[in-house]
Amino acid sequence: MSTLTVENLTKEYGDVTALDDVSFEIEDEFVVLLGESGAGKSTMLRCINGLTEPTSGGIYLDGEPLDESQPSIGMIFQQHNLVDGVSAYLNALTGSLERTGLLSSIFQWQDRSDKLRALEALETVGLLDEAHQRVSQMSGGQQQRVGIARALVQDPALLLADEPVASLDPASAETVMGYLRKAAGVHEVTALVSLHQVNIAAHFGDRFIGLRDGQLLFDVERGELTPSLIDDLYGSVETVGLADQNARNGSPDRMDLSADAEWRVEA
Ligand SMILES: Nc1ncnc2c1ncn2[C@@H]1O[C@H](COP(=O)(O)OP(=O)(O)OP(=O)(O)O)[C@@H](O)[C@H]1O
Repeated sequence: MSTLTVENLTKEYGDVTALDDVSFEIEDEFVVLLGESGAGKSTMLRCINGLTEPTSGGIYLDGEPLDESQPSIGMIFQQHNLVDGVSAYLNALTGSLERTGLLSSIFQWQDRSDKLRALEALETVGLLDEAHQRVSQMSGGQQQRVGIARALVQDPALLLADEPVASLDPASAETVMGYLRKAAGVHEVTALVSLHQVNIAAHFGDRFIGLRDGQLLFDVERGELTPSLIDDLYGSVETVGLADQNARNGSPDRMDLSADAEWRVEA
């Protein structure tokens, strides 16, 4: 697994400071990036995967500056950007594009190990039986799982996901997050995932980084994510069932990590 180091990262868009001197280091973990809309989550992920150039600061993977070492980074987007008309298998196989080039990817000229990797990745996300189904015939959740498989086929040194379940219903969102977490575990890849659903974040994250107005508000381990931290992050949070859960747990300050406790962030 890799160690990602973000050091004094600042990104300015004209007058807007999207990231303001943010530093953290993550290693061998499934880390969730939390923050309300505009907090800087997407900018952070885009700086890490090289889509956006930071104004200042550094990003390192295993001590090497990312812009120099250019490691393979698997990126999963809210809109999965799949090729609709072709199968889940071919979409997953395009993850090897970085290594083999576009034409070989489309015409399946990859070597046997790429094809095996695509099938293994589909198995990891529970879609081996659907490998030859067109993605246009799949549900949103299944399509996102194909997106995860495609990222795995890249054999990434780091897995990033920007609001990967934002457009899914709660049940599908949980399923997809379960597969994403499993994928990161099976492939032993450090993952950084931005989410706005606090209950899902609390259920799946090992560690939580909170951004507010581009600044690092907290960086805490599982078990240290308290309702008051969430309040600081979002201002007003409505919790459903949390009081009962906490009364049962006997811990009013500790966040309930069960899937039943529902947290809603008021816009
Ligand atoms: N290309 C851009 N040009 C100018 N301003 C930008 C650009 N991208 C982001 N911003 C601004 O930077 C700030 C952080 O935006 P960012 O998209 O990173 O936040 P976010 O936490 O991902 O929000 P959301 O969940 O809504 O995507 C916002 O004020 C946003 O308007």
